Amino acid sequence: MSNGLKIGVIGGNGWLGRAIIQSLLDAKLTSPEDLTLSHTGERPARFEGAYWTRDNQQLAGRSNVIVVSVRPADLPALAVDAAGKLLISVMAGIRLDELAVHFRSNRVVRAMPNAAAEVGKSYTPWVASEGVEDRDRFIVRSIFDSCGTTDEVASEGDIDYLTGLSGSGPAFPALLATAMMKDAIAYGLSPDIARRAVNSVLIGAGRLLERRNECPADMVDAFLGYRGTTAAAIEAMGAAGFDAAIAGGLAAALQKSVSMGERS
Ligand SMILES: NC(=O)c1ccc[n+]([C@@H]2O[C@H](COP(=O)([O-])OP(=O)(O)OC[C@H]3O[C@@H](n4cnc5c(N)ncnc54)[C@H](OP(=O)(O)O)[C@@H]3O)[C@@H](O)[C@H]2O)c1
Ligand code: PRO
Repeated sequence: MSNGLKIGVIGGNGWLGRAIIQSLLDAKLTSPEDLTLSHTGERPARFEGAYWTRDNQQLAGRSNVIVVSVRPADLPALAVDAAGKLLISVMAGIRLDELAVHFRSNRVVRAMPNAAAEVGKSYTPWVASEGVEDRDRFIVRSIFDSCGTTDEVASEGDIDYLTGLSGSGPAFPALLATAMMKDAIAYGLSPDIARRAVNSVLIGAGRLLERRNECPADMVDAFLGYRGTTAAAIEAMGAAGFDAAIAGGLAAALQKSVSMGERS
């Protein structure tokens, strides 16, 4: 990456904004001096050397790549002319054509990281407008490679679907873990033991999948093959509607993403 890359992050003090900035710095994709970050309240005491501002137009003037990481509900109040800049939005639901009009840029990218960017393990699909050039694609890939794994996908429909699947994804194992903890505590385990047991299962299962790099269904099949306790649990969960609950949840997320992008 050339030293000329100046990145601005609108909403740099938010959960995702902070995670992306830290990933960029960890990967040495940029230096703090080339970062302009915006906030609304007190000047945040993080990312020493970066330039913090409440003036998003000033941020745009100092940057050649602008990442928009505010909540979708805050978009209407955000007036920034980003003509001539590469604009990357991580906002759920907001479509490329709306981004292009709102920020007056024909080089816009809609990306969907997830909360695991905080540990450099996000999966980040993205889609680009027609005006996006090869050099822009290289920059987008570099930014999201620094946060984990990334793919350019074929359509905005794919982004809407993936906003549920992977953008919201880190919440789902947490939901599973919460249900497991509730059951363990109802059984009589102490909350401390239950939390340690359940958190260890999630972390260990993630590492196993990472190490083996296999299809999750192969891991399920391997456990089913014992015809023991795991198979008893999996079959009872399936009979209680596990797959249907997941499919229903993902359909609700897709619908929400599409509706968030519909102009009033
Ligand atoms: N968190 C996730 O897992 C995740 C995953 C994928 C995509 N996203 C998307 O990422 C975006 C940010 O999410 P988040 O979780 O990081 O939310 P967040 O923690 O609430 O961060 C949003 C930040 O935007 C700031 N902000 C709002 N208006 C601003 C303005 N005009 N100028 C400068 N900063 C402004 C807020 O500052 P104040 O609080 O001071 O107003 C806040 O720090 C959302 O659009 C969301 O859809 C999030
Ligand atoms: N978190 C944001 C939401 O729930 C966007 C994807 C994950 O809307």
